[in-house]
Amino acid sequence: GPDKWCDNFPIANGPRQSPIDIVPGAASFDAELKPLNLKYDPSTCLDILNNGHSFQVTFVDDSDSSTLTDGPITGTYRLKQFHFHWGASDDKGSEHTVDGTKYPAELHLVHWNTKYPSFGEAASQPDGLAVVGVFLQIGAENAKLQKLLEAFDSIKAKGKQTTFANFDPATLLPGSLDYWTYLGSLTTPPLLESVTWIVCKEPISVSSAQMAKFRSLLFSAEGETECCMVDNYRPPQPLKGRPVRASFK
Ligand SMILES: CC[C@H](CNC(=O)c1ccc(S(N)(=O)=O)cc1)c1ccc2[nH]ccc2c1
Ligand SMILES: [Zn+2]
Repeated sequence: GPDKWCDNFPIANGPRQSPIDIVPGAASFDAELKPLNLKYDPSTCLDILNNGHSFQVTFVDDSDSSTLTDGPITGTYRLKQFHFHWGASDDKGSEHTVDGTKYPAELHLVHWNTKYPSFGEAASQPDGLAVVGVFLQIGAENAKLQKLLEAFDSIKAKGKQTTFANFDPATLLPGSLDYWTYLGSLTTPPLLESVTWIVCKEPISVSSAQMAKFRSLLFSAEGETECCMVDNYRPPQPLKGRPVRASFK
């Protein structure tokens, strides 16, 4: 787990690790931050996969069909995939926290800078990736999640993958795109310090029953002892003096 990652990935104790605890009172409003410009084309949706540490929906990224521009970044970043992190119970699960508050889950929309030739290349550059984080909070059932949940029976075990078409990730975004932003890293090994984090202030809803479906996925592969996929979040890491900016007052 996370406490052992520094053995194989010394960057785990690096200067710009993620996630962090976001302290709104300590974030500085930056009037120069632009609104996020997210343009997603549902036809670039490719498949849904259980990769053994989360489930992810992958997109065709050989053109600028699904992109992130503006916000805190310059240039064009392409959507590669989105995935979630969640807990074993509704009182934990998010990676970022807000004034120490944990949400039951967190969505990550992963984009890479098209100034580099590929995702893998971009992932090793300080300005290579931009991840938009969205908190999930327990409330009304979120109809936009249903299509994802319906695919879970086909990807229950690690390594399972199935086609998944015409899903619009924009339907998972909150009404307000106010955000906090800071320089950080991937939150799973290899923990590369290549991510501009963009964390939305407004959560989206998820019902307790829907969260239970997330927890029905398995870390284990078919034929292995079943191990429920839960608590796949890294706890907050030291800020080490990094500024956290807010796009809103
Ligand atoms: C460089 C790592 C990458 C696999 N990992 C990821 O893509 C990834 C993406 C986002 C996050 S999070 N939770 O911070 O949003 C964590 C991990 C990865 C690993 C090996 C590879 N070989 C070729 C391409 C390639 C990509
Ligand atoms: Zn993530």
